[in-house]
Amino acid sequence: MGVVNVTADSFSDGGLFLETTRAIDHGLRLREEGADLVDVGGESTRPGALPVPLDEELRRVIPVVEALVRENVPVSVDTLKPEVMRAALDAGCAMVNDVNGFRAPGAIEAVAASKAAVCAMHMQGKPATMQADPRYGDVLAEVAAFLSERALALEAAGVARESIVLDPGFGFGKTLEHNLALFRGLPRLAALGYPVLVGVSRKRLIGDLTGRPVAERVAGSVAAALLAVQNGASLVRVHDVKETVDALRVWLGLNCPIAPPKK
Ligand SMILES: Nc1nc2ncc(COP(=O)(O)OP(=O)(O)O)nc2c(=O)[nH]1
Repeated sequence: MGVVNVTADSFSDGGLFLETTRAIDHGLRLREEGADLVDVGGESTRPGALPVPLDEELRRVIPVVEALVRENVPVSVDTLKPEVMRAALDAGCAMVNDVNGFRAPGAIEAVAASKAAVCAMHMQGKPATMQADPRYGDVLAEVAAFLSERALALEAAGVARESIVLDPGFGFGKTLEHNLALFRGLPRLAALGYPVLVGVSRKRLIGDLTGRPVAERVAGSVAAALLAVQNGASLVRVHDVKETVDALRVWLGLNCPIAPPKK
């Protein structure tokens, strides 16, 4: 899953793709680089981010979704707002990615009637305050329980089980320790029975482990994507698609079981 942030303030590429044609070109480039899905968002959810007004988010996102859909690019819309979900679904998006886990009033209803895939992510608190002092008794158990409850709520509303993807939400109300526990617990999250999406690309977790600034986190992000897949992730949400796709192709190629030597 490639990332197209149509925003002014995203933590790693804010402003680069705020202009519609630049966002569309970036989405097309990510598809050429091997992305299976392009995640289009119009509101930064970085720690401390403030919400974007609905009309502005629609203005940013929908033209990009429409253009990419016209070019047969599978598109995911990254939004918390039911109105943006509905508009993006009308525009033909293939997935609705909600970092708020479809908890907003009307969010589940917005996707229940569609055939699109949905990604429900765990977030403790809100972007503006979530990193102030995140606390858990047992982060893996609590995130697993939340994601299971969200999946059941979506299925109860009519969303097909095979359309549901779950995401532990790295960096969304988590300390480094919480992120590490969730990463090591990916096999348990995958055992919930739904595809797991992992988004750690260029994030603080990578910076904590490498000491690198945001602009120098490609290698660390690629390593994390490989390990996420090895630990059971079915989707990885990345900014650096070409590098990640190449690494996954080599990993898969080298990882395939070698046929036993003929007797
Ligand atoms: N499902 C899912 N969606 C996400 N959306 C945004 C971000 C934050 O990354 P980015 O979009 O690059 O930054 P910003 O929120 O500042 O635009 N992370 C995730 C994630 O981990 N999982």
